[in-house]
Amino acid sequence: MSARIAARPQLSLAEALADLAVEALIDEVELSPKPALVDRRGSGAHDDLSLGLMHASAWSLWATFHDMAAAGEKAGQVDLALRETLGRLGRDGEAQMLEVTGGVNTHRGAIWALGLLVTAAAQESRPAPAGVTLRAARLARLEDSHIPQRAPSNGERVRQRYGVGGARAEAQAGFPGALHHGLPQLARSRAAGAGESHARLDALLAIMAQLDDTCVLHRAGSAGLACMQDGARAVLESGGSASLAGRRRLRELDVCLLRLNASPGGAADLLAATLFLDRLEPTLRAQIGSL
Ligand SMILES: CC(C)(COP(=O)(O)OP(=O)(O)OC[C@H]1O[C@@H](n2cnc3c(N)ncnc32)[C@H](O[C@H]2O[C@H](COP(=O)(O)OP(=O)(O)OP(=O)(O)O)[C@@H](O)[C@H]2O)[C@@H]1O)[C@@H](O)C(=O)NCCC(=O)NCCS
Ligand SMILES: Nc1ncnc2[nH]cnc12
Repeated sequence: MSARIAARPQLSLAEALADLAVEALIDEVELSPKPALVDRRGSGAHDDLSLGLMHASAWSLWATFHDMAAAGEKAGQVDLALRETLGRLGRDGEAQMLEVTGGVNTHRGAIWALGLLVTAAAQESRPAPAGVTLRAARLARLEDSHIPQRAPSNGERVRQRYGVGGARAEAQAGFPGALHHGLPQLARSRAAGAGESHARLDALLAIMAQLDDTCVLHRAGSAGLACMQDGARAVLESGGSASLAGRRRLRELDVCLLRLNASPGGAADLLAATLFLDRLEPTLRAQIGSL
């Protein structure tokens, strides 16, 4: 066999980042049992989503993430032109997602969060979580002047009604849900000896315990948000998802959210962001080799 055929095909930076983003979405949806979310057990609080649809949606976004990362790499810096390119790519990506899902919103929030993160990561010479989220926040704070006029989103409506920030504010603040809650909990649970699935579930719960998830607020108001935040905190305070007491609280949280039809879709997106940031540096070092 020639050395050329034996060699591992070298990925471009944009390809490696798109792979990582899609992998984070797949790992998020496969993680089970997640309270009231789509997972391997079923569709949670959703009657229009399924595991298969979430997979198809995640894969359909590979080209969007690739083009966003390539745009970030080419621009080399955060500026308005890049922000407006991302806005266009993000809207095209949403249209592509809706075509694949037959009009169902599977990953709108994830396109936003992971789109900003892959773009920022493509510009960092050492893509550590703090630097990448800070750069993504700078991008999110720029105002895209090409946003089309359309009816207010669910997020916009509940932001006004409940005075919360939602997905836009989370990005503009540098993804604290992922950086200050998801990632540290993932590390704590791993260090305490939890298996990888339990550590990821604990990371999701740490995000849920503090997030103003507009998906929950839209579906179930402040009662839904209290159920999500208090219930998630109760699981962690009982020893986390790896403990028997924690698993009992996790079942109670699932029941409470399902009764209210509340789905923590924003928290799920931030878990995907957490998994992306967790793997970013080691994966790029192994695959690109130029860090
Ligand atoms: C800035 C945008 C994210 C738009 O945000 P906005 O708040 O105006 O719009 P929403 O449509 O409500 O989308 C926000 C989605 O973000 C997730 N989310 C919610 N809260 C938070 C939070 N605190 N922090 C982070 N992320 C959050 C959440 O997404 C998930 O839930 C969706 C499924 O919900 P579901 O209830 O089933 O479906 P809906 O259609 O909402 O309701 P029904 O009518 O069916 O009942 C699913 O998408 C999950 O991902 C929120 O839904 C951004 O989208 C934007 O401006 N885009 C334009 C393009 C752009 O500029 N891109 C540039 C960079 S990439
Ligand atoms: N696993 C999941 N279930 C429901 N909505 C989601 N949005 C993102 N991931 C999700």
